[in-house]
Amino acid sequence: MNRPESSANGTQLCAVCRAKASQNCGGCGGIAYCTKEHQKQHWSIHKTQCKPYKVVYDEKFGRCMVACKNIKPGEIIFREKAIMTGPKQGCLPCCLTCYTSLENVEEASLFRCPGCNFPFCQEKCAKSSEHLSAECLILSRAKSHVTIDDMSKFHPIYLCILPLRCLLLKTTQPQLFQAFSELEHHNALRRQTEMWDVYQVNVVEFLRTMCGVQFSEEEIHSACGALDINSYEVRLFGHNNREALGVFTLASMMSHNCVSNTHHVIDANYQMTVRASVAIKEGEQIFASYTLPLEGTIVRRSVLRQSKLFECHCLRCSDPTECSSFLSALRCPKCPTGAVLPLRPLEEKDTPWQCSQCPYQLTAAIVNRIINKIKEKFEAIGPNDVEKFEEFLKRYAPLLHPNHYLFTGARQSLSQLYGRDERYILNTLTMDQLERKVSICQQLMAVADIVEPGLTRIRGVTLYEMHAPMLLMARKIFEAGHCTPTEFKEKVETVRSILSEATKILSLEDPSSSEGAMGRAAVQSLCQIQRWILTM
Ligand SMILES: C[S@@+](CC[C@H](N)C(=O)[O-])C[C@H]1O[C@@H](n2cnc3c(N)ncnc32)[C@H](O)[C@@H]1O
Repeated sequence: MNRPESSANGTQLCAVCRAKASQNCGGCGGIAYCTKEHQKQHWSIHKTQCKPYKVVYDEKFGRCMVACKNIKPGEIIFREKAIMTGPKQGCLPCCLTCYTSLENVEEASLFRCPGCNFPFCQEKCAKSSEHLSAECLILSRAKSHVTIDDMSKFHPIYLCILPLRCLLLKTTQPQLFQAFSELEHHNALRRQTEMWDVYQVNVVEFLRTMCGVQFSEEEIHSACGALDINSYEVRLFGHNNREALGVFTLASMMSHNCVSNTHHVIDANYQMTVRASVAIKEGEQIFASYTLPLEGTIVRRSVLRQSKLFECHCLRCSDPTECSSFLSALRCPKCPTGAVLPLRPLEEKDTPWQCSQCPYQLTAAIVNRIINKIKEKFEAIGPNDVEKFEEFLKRYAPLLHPNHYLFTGARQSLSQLYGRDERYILNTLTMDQLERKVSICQQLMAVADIVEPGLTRIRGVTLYEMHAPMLLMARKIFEAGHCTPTEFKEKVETVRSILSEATKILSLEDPSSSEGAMGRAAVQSLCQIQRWILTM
């Protein structure tokens, strides 16, 4: 923890006049003042140093971020602009400037850069300084060897773009390059992986041989590694389907935890805002989640092992029940309430799975086979197929725990489809369907509150999804004469408080995102409900 300057007898001293100081900076607690006036006067100097975190080194995690004061839920921990962005690895051809997918764009509607012949969504993007001043000239040297003509097929040249852009910072912005080159690349470990060979052929050899870059093999591999280990996915909004990767050197210092304590939003200017999603105590680590929190332990640990090259031993991974979320549990066929759980969850290949209530056991191999089969069925369901999701939940109920991640995934889809799909428009839903939507949201939130607790996107969205069916149900019940005006008002008050929490959470999202739009709709509905309550 940063400590304010103090005298020999331990009295805190004012950072301006060195008089006895009693007011600590509310931001970092690491500096003190004798009066509010001196604090205000000093802010122009202190604001660049006032941080609620510090980056420290830890044997197990490497560099990591630790809170240097108590941080409240919703409080901003830091903001940071991406030092570089680029297409995602493995993406289909996309515009190199705005990242619009070109998948369904006809050749005649594309704009080819006259320099490098890369396809862009429009002339303006091809002429952007980001492209012209960075990779265009280098890519143009390989122009006669590269044809990107099938927009529905992955082209390996897209693997080169972001590493090349980062490497070019070496001459254009040496300070940013220095920060980039300090990121973990795990070259020694990556050398043993298949990805190393993929990069060797498609990035290292391509850039050195075809494009004639002067970077060494090691430098190029380090850039590829730093990007694999550290880059963040950026969701971009608007009318086109856009996704990219961003390099955030400070955010890269957050270690992973399968129950993270932060929430981040990246806006259209590639600025990331990281907030505490729950209270973080001074001295605690500040975590991000590198995986999807609603996946089960075997999937999360495998993603982390393969993409980030470490074994996760967090509390959730080490707990057979995943902190009582039961996201990986099976149902016991021998007893009514037993959950079949891995006895040693960190040894996923060898651990026996045992019922929590009786001696029933399965081997890891059998569990794996069962889950893979059910997963295949789940993945075959079309994204809008309400009936198939419902059938899936019924059919596998005897095999999987009600909270299993495949069921939770089905509920996540259903929570959105009821009320939105054209065959299930909200006003046309029956009472049973409205109840179903609410209960799906409640089940989803019960699990999400354990593995993604606090002020998180999933909580905001699910609360918003719940409010309208609850209101419609209250109305129907009242109009049918099944509740008194007082009971009706109480039901509407409950909806108001759900919506009020949803607006608070969704107001933290980027205004241009779908959740941002949902937040604005939530504010409008909240105003209407408040006005309505006043007339009751
Ligand atoms: C994005 S970097 C985080 C910063 C990194 N520790 C450093 O010193 O540059 C990700 C890497 O940090 C380490 N790491 C992050 N979370 C971890 C965890 N929960 N357990 C072990 N290692 C972790 C792994 O080496 C991982 O590949």
